[in-house]
Amino acid sequence: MAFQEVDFDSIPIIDLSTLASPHTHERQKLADLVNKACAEVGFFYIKNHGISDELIDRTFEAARNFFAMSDEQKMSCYLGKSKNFRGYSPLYGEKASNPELEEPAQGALSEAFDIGYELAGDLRKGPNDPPPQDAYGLHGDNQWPDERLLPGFRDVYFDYFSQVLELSRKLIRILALALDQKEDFFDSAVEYPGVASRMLHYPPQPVEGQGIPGQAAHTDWECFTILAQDHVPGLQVLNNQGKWVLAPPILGTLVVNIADCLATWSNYRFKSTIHRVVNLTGEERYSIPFFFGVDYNTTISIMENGGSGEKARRKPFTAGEYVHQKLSNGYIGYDGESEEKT
Ligand SMILES: O=C(O)CCC(=O)C(=O)O
Ligand SMILES: [Fe+2]
Repeated sequence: MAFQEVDFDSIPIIDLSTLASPHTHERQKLADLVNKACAEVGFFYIKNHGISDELIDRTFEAARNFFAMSDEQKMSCYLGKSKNFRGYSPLYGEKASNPELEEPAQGALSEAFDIGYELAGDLRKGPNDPPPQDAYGLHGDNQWPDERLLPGFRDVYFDYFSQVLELSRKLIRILALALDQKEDFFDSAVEYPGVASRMLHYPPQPVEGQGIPGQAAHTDWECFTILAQDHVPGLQVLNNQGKWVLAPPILGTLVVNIADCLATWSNYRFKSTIHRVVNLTGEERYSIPFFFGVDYNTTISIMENGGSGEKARRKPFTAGEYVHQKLSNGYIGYDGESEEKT
């Protein structure tokens, strides 16, 4: 496709005011912009996304409070105790190099707190709805810090999580249009979506090239990511010439990037672009990505019609199997198995 030849030196900003417009032509116009950004860059900022600054600020405040706890308090919800990759990962607890891109793996200069889908974080569900099931052990309980230590932490994180989940369910309808599918193409696969979110803290890193990154060069795994950054820059996105393009925080925006599962599904019409975090500012940096994927039980058959137009470059695969294998490779102390490719 012609789109894939184009390089970029900045990340486009897309206005989502017409995300749920009653007029088909307005949604299609938005889908065309999204298609161009996803095919050329794989990243775009969104503005007028409907999540209030006030909620975002409160969620960052919660993140700062979490990471300000003692190591012992944070380790009480250590991710290593969880079967489904949820909880706290200390500094250097994750591989700072992507085993698929570079060796050897080392620990990243960041600490993180991970959560996954719970009914309480989904505005479309009530406590009496059946919990989600998957064959890969990815759904299940989150580990939360003691409510007495961080009053309201869980509530504010779920408040944010549930809003971004709704935004994602709307955005994936535009992505369906962008991929020349019917707008409801993904709807049945996002009832119990395979979603996760994390709070990240990046202490300042001394000098570029000498330190180790806050996050090594990587791609995300699910369908797309919606990222909130505080005011401190650090995110860098790799363009086709191998140049790192900065994606600094822009007031009133969130960052969206296409991840591997959707890029693969689209037969690589959409790009899952390599990015990393290097915090050279001398300040503490915080960010909150939200990883949106389809129901882990979904069988993904690569789009030929409306995808890249080429023959499918991969056999069908199951969303949960794909994500589980990627997660197993990501943390120090977990050993994943190698990925099956056609
Ligand atoms: O912290 C950031 O800006 C990016 C985080 C990220 O890329 C990730 O968690 O996958
Ligand atoms: Fe990422």
